[in-house]
Amino acid sequence: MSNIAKGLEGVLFTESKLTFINGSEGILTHLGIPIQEWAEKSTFEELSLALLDGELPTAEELARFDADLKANRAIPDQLVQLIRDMPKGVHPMQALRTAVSYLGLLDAQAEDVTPEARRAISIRLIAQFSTIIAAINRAQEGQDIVPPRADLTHAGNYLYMLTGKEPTAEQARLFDIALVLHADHGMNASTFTAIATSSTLSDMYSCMVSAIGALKGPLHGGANEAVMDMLDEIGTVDKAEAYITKKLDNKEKIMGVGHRVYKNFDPRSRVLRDYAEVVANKEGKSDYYQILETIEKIIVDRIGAKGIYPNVDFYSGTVYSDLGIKKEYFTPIFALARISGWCASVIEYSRDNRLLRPDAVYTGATDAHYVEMQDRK
Ligand SMILES: CC(=O)SCCNC(=O)CCNC(=O)[C@H](O)C(C)(C)COP(=O)(O)OP(=O)(O)OC[C@H]1O[C@@H](n2cnc3c(N)ncnc32)[C@H](O)[C@@H]1OP(=O)(O)O
Ligand SMILES: O=C([O-])CC(=O)C(=O)O
Repeated sequence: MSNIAKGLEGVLFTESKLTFINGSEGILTHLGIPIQEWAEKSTFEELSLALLDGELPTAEELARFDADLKANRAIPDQLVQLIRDMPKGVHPMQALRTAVSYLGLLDAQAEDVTPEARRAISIRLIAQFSTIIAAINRAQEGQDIVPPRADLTHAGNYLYMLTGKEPTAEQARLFDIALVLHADHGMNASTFTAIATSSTLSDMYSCMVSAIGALKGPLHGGANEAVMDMLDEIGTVDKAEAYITKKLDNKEKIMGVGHRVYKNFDPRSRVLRDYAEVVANKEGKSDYYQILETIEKIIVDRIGAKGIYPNVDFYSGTVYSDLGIKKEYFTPIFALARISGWCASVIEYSRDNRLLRPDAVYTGATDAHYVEMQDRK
């Protein structure tokens, strides 16, 4: 009897210097530096460059990278037009998938898979994901598309393109922290998918389109939107306990909890929880945070012993929601951040590429022969 690693759990297929996770202790580091320090002291721009190059940048390197990102924020007019022409009511992840695929058609360097080209394309992709997602949001709402500004941070510029108004420093920083927390996470499903595509020596755009498709599902990035659906369904804090208890009794999954690697609190969920609490304490805010707090207590009590705790998707939505972001855009925002991890991981894997090609235990028929149509039952 062969050993099948269902879901590829615990299978090691490569080495990486980018991200380390200790799931039982709830530890996450990038380049050995704890995620809490990245969130507190760094920026999305700096972490993106550190991931791409595998080391902390100097001030000069960071300034050059920042200038490159700013210079590449605008997207081609044909893409703006495509976004305007997209059918209304599509999910923004569908729209993002199509937009990134189309962007590849407009990039003369798209098919170049040399390390230099992969890096140059990565910088453009990191810069332009933000513009594309904000443009999709505006177009889907029937609003004018707001062109990017070069005098704002990556996070601040996204919020500006979304609303047409310059965000406060506090809003821009809060969003920046959320991007830092989502930028990379080892061999998660979407990063693995990007690598699998790149392992055939396919191009960066194909890798990113594959990754978007993988992130979209509710067991992965799509869970942040599913958490908000759950909160909307629960409605008020007094209904939370009965709702969750019933789901657990029926052995249904609760969105935003559980993780393949973490068997303890996801450290990103702790940082987001603190911000969500600050948001909740502001006047006039909904009781999303109180509902989540109630759910967290029940989860820890009832299934914590099974290693099920809140993950990164549990509290992120309440923070986004305070920034005026609609729930359909939570997963695109995950992509806006994770593009850095996807690109960096593809570049790292490509340095010592080998085709990814696992196997399955064959359990089908043997010694069969073709049966003519008229003889089949
Ligand atoms: C950014 C991210 O991708 S983070 C993850 C986002 N996804 C979610 O939040 C969706 C909800 N969570 C889940 O579906 C899962 O926990 C996953 C997909 C994240 C991980 O799944 P796996 O590692 O394959 O665990 P699996 O689904 O096999 O569950 C193992 C056990 O925990 C239980 N379990 C896992 N997640 C949950 C959950 N969210 N709610 C209730 N029970 C759960 C399962 O029912 C199973 O119990 P059993 O052994 O008694 O049958
Ligand atoms: O690592 C995983 O499997 C999922 C996850 O938390 C992420 O991608 O951020």
